[in-house]
Amino acid sequence: MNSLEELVVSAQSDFGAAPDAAALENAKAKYLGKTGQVTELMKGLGKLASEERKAQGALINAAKEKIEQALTTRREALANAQLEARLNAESIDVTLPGRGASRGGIHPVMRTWERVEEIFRSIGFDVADGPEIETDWFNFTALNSPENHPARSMQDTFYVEGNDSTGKPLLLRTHTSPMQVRYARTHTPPIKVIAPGRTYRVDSDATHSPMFHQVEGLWIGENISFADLKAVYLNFVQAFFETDDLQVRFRPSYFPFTEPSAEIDIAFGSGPLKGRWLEVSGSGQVHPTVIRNFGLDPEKYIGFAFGSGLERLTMLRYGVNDLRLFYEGDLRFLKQFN
Ligand SMILES: Cc1ccc(OCc2nc(C(=O)N[C@H]3CCS(=O)(=O)C3)cs2)cc1
Repeated sequence: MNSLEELVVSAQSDFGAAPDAAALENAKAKYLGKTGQVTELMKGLGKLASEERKAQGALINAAKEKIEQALTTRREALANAQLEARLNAESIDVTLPGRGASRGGIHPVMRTWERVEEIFRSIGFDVADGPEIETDWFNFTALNSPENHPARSMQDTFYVEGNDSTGKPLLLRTHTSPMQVRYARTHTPPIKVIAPGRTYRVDSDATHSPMFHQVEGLWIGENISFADLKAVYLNFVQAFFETDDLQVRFRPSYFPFTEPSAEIDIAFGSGPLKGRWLEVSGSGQVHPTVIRNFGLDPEKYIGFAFGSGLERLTMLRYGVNDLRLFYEGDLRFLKQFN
């Protein structure tokens, strides 16, 4: 093999071994650059006689073309390899199943809240809203709770800093009754209203949470009786639990704000809770002192009230046995309700 053939083979070998474009440019300079081996051979032509220069020049050009062809081939190979690597790195497998965009949902207790509002609005009840930070007058005194009532103690009630305008303590409402009082003091009878909302008590276990939800109902008029309470509450539980295959019973009880008072129990005619009496509410005829605190004459106006825990209703409706599941934010639990 003559020296020009050796040069072409050497260039092809160097170009083939170049791992990337930068290395290939260095290898190119070794042969075709200003001080490259092919360039040096071209410069040497000037020393030759004209006939020999013509022949040798043709041979050198032929070698140069082979080297330039080898350079082009390697450049294309490197460019293709780079493109292939990029295509693999950035490729998207469109046959993969979609990740899916998870969507939000309504909390189970809020579903109960909305359902209770819908049922009572359908029978002409209004829906009241009001402050969660209350005065002890609206939360206790107006409801005929004596000054020394244990519910007023800090073991049961969250008090907040500061006092109201009369210097009395402020607290987190322990029920939604104060909303009922505020509503009754600003509306004329007949008063038909429910008050759903957040309530707070110093308590926490599998069936009690420091923050929980209640709905209270109030119907005040000139002759609203205990029988009306029974009819309204029976209608409510049949609609809420979507069955009339249940029984309702009223058990005598005591609350400062109602007289007579009764706990309300229900028993399903079928299903996992069949035949078990389940307490769902407290109720009674509104105490005359409370009616007087509405600014109404208890000789003229009378009516009933009830109070139910929304978590309690939700647990019965969906078969949940630990209240804390509602507030731990575990999506595996919450997703079941949407
Ligand atoms: C002006 C006014 C007058 C009377 C009222 O009586 C609402 C009532 N509530 C109950 C009662 O037992 N409620 C509890 C049941 C479970 S719970 O969520 O812990 C609250 C009995 S009578 C309300 C407002």
